Amino acid sequence: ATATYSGNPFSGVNMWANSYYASEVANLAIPSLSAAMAAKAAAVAKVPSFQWLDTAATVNTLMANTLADIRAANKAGGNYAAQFVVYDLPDRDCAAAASNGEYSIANGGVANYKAYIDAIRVMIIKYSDIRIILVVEPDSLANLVTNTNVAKCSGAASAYKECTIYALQKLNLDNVAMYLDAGHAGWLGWPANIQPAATLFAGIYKDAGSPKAVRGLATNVANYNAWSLSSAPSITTPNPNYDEKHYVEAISPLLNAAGFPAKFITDQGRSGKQPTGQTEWGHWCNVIGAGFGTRPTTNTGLDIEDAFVWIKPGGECDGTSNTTATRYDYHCGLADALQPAPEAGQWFQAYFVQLINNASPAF
Ligand SMILES: O=[N+]([O-])c1ccc(O[C@@H]2O[C@H](CO)[C@@H](O[C@@H]3O[C@H](CO)[C@@H](O[C@@H]4O[C@H](CO)[C@@H](O)[C@H](O)[C@H]4O)[C@H](O)[C@H]3O)[C@H](O)[C@H]2O)cc1
Ligand SMILES: [Mg+2]
Repeated sequence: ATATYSGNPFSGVNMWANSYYASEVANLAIPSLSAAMAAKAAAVAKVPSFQWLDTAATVNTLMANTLADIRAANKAGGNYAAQFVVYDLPDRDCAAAASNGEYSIANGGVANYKAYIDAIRVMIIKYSDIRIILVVEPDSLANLVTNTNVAKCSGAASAYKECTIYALQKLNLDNVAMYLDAGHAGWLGWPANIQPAATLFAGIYKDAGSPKAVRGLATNVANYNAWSLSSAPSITTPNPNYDEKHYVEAISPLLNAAGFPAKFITDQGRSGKQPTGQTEWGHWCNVIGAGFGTRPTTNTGLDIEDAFVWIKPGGECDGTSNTTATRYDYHCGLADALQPAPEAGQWFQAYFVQLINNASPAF
């Protein structure tokens, strides 16, 4: 039967802890850990996190494997949903260098991206028995709000919009729930940014035909902000939206007014220790002092917040600290960035250990 649903797509299902992350922990983390730390690491591997489809090649491998695993688990009595990140825009990560992707606009990137989306659609239809939750294109639209002064971002603006609308339309299927990436409180939550952000998100949503499967926005992806704090950390002032709860509660009415009745999910995978070690709020790369945060749950305490989730898999690097690397971004060489660090997406053992040691709740 098709995994149709109504309301909160996280209700009534269990999130899935994928075997790709579990194998990173088993093969890359545990062998060098003490018995005590290894036990904690094994527990981390059981926490459901989103799986990033960061190249077209992952669709018929990682995505296919995870969906087959879930089908088998559900056949054996489970009730699992899948969680993936769609992340392969041409000229990706336009305001940074660390996560530049495989496709470029200048080299047929838009057509390649559409083929990537088409492949994901085929896979979703093949597994229409599984509820599939998607975060769509971290950082992309957020960069169009604040970084059109960056040539690569202004040059990518129309391609980002065309590709995003294509994705929302093609992945608009009965077993799918999509959350568009919406940056975080320290990015689009600034008073100067929040209305332009709402206008852009609502515009894309409506230009795509208000797709039924588009549930809302994902916030704090690959960032470190708390959900709710009793007072503003010094690095956040003077932003009144100093945590993600303030951000979603501030942007929600702006979206409703613009015709986008969005609900929200918020990444808490690296938010466990507050304040973080950031010296400035805009520092995003391998931030020292971060810890694993609130475990994934629908028990958010706020009606418009569908779930707290782990979207950035903790231990996968944000970017290399090798200054001679093609994808070196200076943020990964800052004093509050843990170094030495491998390329984005690669296993960063020292960071994984830091996340365990600073986790709240503790492992
Ligand atoms: O005092 N004031 O009144 C005032 C007013 C306005 C101010 O300006 C705001 O300052 C903010 C910083 O405080 C800026 O936010 C940063 O923008 C960066 C992109 O440019 C983001 O980087 C991305 O992060 C992603 C992971 O999250 C990475 O995956 C990705 O590779 C990486 O590129 C940072 O998170 C994000 O924190 C805003 O743009 C800027 O408008 C500042 C002060
Ligand atoms: Mg990144």
